[in-house]
Amino acid sequence: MSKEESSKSNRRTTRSSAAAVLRDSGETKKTYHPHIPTLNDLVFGEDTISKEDLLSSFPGRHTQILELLNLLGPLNSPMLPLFVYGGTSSGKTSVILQTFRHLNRPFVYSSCRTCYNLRTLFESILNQLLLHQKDAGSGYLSAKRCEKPSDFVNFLREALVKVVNTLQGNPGKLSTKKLTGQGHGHMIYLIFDNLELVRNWDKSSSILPFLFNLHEVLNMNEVGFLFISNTSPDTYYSNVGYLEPIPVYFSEYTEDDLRQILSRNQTNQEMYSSFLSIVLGPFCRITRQVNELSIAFSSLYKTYREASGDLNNVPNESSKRARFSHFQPHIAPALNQIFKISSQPSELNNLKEPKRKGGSKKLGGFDSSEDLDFHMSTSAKYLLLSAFLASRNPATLDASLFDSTGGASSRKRKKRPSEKAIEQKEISEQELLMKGPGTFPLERLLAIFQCITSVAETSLEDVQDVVMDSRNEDSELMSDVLLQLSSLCNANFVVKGGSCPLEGSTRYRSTVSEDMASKVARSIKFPLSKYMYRR
Ligand SMILES: Nc1ncnc2c1ncn2[C@@H]1O[C@H](COP(=O)(O)OP(=O)(O)OP(=O)(O)O)[C@@H](O)[C@H]1O
Repeated sequence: MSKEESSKSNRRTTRSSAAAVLRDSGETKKTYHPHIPTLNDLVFGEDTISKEDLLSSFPGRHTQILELLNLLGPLNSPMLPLFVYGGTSSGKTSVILQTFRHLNRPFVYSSCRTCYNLRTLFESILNQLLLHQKDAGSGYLSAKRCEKPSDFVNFLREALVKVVNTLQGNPGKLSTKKLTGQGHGHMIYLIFDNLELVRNWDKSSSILPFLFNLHEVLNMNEVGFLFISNTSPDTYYSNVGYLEPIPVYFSEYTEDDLRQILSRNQTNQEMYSSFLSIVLGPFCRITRQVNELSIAFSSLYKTYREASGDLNNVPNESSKRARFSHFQPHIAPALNQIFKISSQPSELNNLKEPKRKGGSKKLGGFDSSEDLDFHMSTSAKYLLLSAFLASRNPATLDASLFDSTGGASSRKRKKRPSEKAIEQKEISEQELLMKGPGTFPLERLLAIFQCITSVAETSLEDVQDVVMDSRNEDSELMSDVLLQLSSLCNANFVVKGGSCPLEGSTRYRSTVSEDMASKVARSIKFPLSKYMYRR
């Protein structure tokens, strides 16, 4: 079920269950009365949740929830439009819908995923506001046929005035049941989810400015706007004279956040935590998306419990290793699987051609802002860093910077260099600076990628072996890396640097600045400086 449907059905379950069975006079035939929407359908449902429950439902999102509550303000306060953004599966939709459930205020939710073009988006919003249902009774038609933005503004204003009047206690022509419960007030909020998809329909680049401007065009204090996107504001705004919405950033989850999120609702907490201590580290290096991780872990955890023999027994230290070797063969295929899923190029496509505000400084493929405010899968970040290192470091030093297990070789770097070596290093460094980022062949990129992705973060060494194995054994994995490389090229993080006249093979060059590479590295806690060639 789509989020839109689930949002509606959550709001409507109480009502649809009340559909009465009527008996025709004189006849035994039963007729089911369809659900007749009322203004009650614009609030989440009758079972609101407390602030404490809201906060505890979303580990790692306390700051964002409190920020949202603050920006939405007390009952009946006007608000400026919000732009809620963050990576896929970072909880944006769930947090917002549950926040409205807590506040018990009316809202209209439309996702640009289910509404696949402008007309369906406009009509979905109008249907909800006009309490119209597309069903057999209405011939599955919308309340209004609306394709043009100018028509939409007129219909929207008309519908909003009716709803607001009713909420203010002036029912007008609408047949509504009096709203019950605390909190509804007279504000109505319009939520646009998956806004990034609008760019696919918006060939003239006029729809997004139109949507961002609706707040000013309507000029109704009783209407709040929330835009949800999995790409950053930079990919939207160009100075075209509308007020930019207030950004609310859903940052990438830390490993600890993910541990808490995934452990929620687990019956055997100790068993699950011992399971996570093995799998979470390596999986997090590939993806931090809650959906992907929970799907991968649900079957893997079943295997882990089976490997543990007695399903309710927590593994003790002495049997841990034996149990691990039993469980280990299942990890690599699962890691490969998730790598394939999270390497889909769609995410990186979000990074293409960002529109920049005037005056921002461009560095390499992206400019340097304080934080990394775009989304990219963890594996793509590793590939980006590999390309950066390949361009930045002389190829002759690869062997000394990466040891056989992939870690930075501290032993070799500690060796005291001779005077002559120092001099040579200085010369090559100067050359490097003069030349700018160097080109590199694909093989070198892949070798560096393989080395740095195997850097250990977890206490269990065996898990590293699994990660290595999964990469060495499965050639399909490499094809996914190639797919990601092509996405990095499309996004201009890596450019093709022409082919080498001797080898005839294509060479690549990273366009990413050191500043940007450091930010990417920080976002995945990768010790970049350890691998960079410096004097
Ligand atoms: N902090 C969290 N606590 C509990 N569950 C979470 C948390 N973050 C995400 N989830 C769960 O992950 C799933 C995906 O979340 P959701 O759809 O809200 O993400 P999203 O950011 O809106 O994703 P998208 O950009 O794809 O629309 C949901 O099942 C949600 O409950």
